[in-house]
Amino acid sequence: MTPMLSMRDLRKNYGALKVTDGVTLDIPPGELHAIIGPNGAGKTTLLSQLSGETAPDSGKVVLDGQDVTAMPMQARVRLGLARSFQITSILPSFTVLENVATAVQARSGSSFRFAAQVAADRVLNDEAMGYLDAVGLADKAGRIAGPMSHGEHRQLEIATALATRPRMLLLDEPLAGTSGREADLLVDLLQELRGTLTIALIEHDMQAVFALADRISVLVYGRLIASGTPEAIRGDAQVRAAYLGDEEAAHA
Ligand SMILES: Nc1ncnc2c1ncn2[C@@H]1O[C@H](COP(=O)(O)OP(=O)(O)OP(=O)(O)O)[C@@H](O)[C@H]1O
Repeated sequence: MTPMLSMRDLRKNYGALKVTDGVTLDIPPGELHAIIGPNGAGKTTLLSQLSGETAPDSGKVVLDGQDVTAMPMQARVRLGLARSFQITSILPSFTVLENVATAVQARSGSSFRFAAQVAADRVLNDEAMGYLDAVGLADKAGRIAGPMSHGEHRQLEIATALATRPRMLLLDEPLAGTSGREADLLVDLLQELRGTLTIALIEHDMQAVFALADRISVLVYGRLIASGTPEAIRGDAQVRAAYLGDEEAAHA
């Protein structure tokens, strides 16, 4: 089966620092693949190379059989590769619905040019409402986005990413800064999305990672030291020594 996303010997240096050090990984269609590792391991930089914000020094990124390594981010989005950012990318003075409708419009581009404005708005808003419904924000569609809670911003970012109709979704710490009910709602949302989409997830919340992931890869100093099922990763002595032992001790 053609992987939905392939990384082939990706390398990226910042000065003498090898931030991505020969990463090779295949993510098959429908898989939720978590990438974990200590702070500074290079997770966000790796994701940026997948989304097209950062160019690798060498290596390849292949989306569903198509080499996208030289493509800018917008071209990758058009092919179905979407990223939800660790740093919020919301338009704060827009309503929740306007935020998502703007993303729908950006994707659909000129296909609305000849439609009557009112009808075009209705089509945009109906589609945007569908994404808000999927992330559990439909009842907050009319709220101004800026003052909403951190967890709601995360839900909105995912709705905005879904509005690009991705086949492959890259998520950078969607649970960061959330807790309790907000975190539970986001985990439920990811649970619903898995299977319908292929997802690469960077996340520090190990409980969520082990509950959600089909497979987990562990990045340490820019290198993948292990890849496997949650059970295999939990039992891997090298992973425990490099990362999980510390994480579990910190949360004990
Ligand atoms: N543009 C840049 N220029 C120089 N160094 C950078 C740049 N971006 C990242 N780095 C460095 O690369 C290393 C990896 O950073 P990165 O943010 O990818 O790690 P991370 O695993 O996502 O960390 P965290 O879990 O803390 O978010 C860090 O040492 C960081 O300081």
